[in-house]
Amino acid sequence: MVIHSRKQNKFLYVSGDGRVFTLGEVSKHSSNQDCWIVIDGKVVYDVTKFLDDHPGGDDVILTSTGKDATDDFEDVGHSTTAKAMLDEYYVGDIASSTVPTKTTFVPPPPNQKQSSQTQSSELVIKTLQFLVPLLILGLALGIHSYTKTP
Ligand code: HEM
Repeated sequence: MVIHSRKQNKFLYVSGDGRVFTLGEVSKHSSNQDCWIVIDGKVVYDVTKFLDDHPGGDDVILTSTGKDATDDFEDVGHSTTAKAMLDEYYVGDIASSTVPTKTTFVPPPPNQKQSSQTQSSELVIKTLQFLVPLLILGLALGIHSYTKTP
């Protein structure tokens, strides 16, 4: 087996016998007896033996199985020592086409067409805003002229 190292983003990992797995295959290894994780969307690590020694506990690793765990691994702010430890557990690469691409939330466009009910209630409000001051003015003038002494 020819072993060479290559830098891939922030991770230095050893390229082994070039085994390539699908995410479906990796997902079958999601228990504390057999635990594989995918980091960097490409590399598969068998961390079963490390579960009991993990300073963050085995649960956190187990919940990161069956998917690209890069964000989970990175978000913790693992030390370079922790990153270097990954090499020990390398088993192969993942067919990137089997890993879902990250989707970012895009808010829906504002509703251009308002319902006719909303439109008609807006029209009523606008009309009232115009009519009410006129009515008050008319009423005031009426009272004034009625109470005016000749
Ligand atoms: C994606 C899965 C993983 C998650 C969610 C995770 C989470 C965590 C958490 C929460 C801690 C902090 C524990 C504490 O301070 O109490 C920790 C520490 C640590 N983890 Fe992980 N971990 C993961 C995978 C790994 C892997 C695969 C390795 C190495 C093979 C590793 C190595 C370490 C080490 C060495 C520490 C001690 C602090 C450090 O040196 O960064 N972890 N991890």
